[in-house]
Amino acid sequence: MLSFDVQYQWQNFEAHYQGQFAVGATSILGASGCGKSTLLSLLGGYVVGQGSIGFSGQDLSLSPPFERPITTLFQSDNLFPQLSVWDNVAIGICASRSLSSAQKEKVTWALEQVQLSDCHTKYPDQLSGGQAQRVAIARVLVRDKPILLLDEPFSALDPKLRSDMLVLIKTLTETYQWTTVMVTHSPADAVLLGGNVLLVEAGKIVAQTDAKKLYELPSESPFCDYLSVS
Ligand SMILES: Nc1ncnc2c1ncn2[C@@H]1O[C@H](COP(=O)(O)OP(=O)(O)OP(=O)(O)O)[C@@H](O)[C@H]1O
Repeated sequence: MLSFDVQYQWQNFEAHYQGQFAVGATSILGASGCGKSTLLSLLGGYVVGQGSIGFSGQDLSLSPPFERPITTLFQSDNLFPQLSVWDNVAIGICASRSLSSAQKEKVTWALEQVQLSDCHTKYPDQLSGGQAQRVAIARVLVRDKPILLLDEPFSALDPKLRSDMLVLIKTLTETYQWTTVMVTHSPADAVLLGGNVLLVEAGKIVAQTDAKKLYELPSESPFCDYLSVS
């Protein structure tokens, strides 16, 4: 269980997020500028707020990002352009990339999981957007962290690839029992990922539902206002 009670202020923007994410997927919806990415940044440690963030009895709030049990996937720029696909995955295990045989097998396995074994000698500029995000997912696999944060990771991809990627993340989340939290502008993406959906407004979580029920909520639900304009 990833639990948080964090306050954050930046100029005129004030946020107070309270809640918990169970094992499985959670999507975060909300209007532009409402503070979705800020919540993810607080969890990842990329910005620092006041309060507590706990995971499995451990207080994460004072740990730097690299010491948190978390991997983050951004919309783009997840790969090192000067490194091959293989090295981009290997660096998830060890910064020097001098790996033991078992670690090399793990890189091979991760590339197989995302169906990119044939591309291991390529460089990021030789990959499509979808392939690049799959390399980043292979690195998530070798890092083996229990929490995955996704900040609109697939919004630049065409609809078919985007849905393939969401199904892959959903499957990996179930298989490896990750706590996966995805920020998105797309209610359809939240439904595809499944699990829970939260709505953020002005720096606060104002509603929560099962993704399966997103389009069946009573008209007084704050989601209905959001869905009618999104
Ligand atoms: N460190 C920071 N630097 C710049 N702006 C910040 C910072 N921290 C918070 N903000 C402001 O916080 C507010 C929330 O931003 P945030 O990116 O979290 O929203 P969002 O819901 O993810 O928006 P979008 O959907 O447009 O990406 C914005 O007004 C943003 O300008």
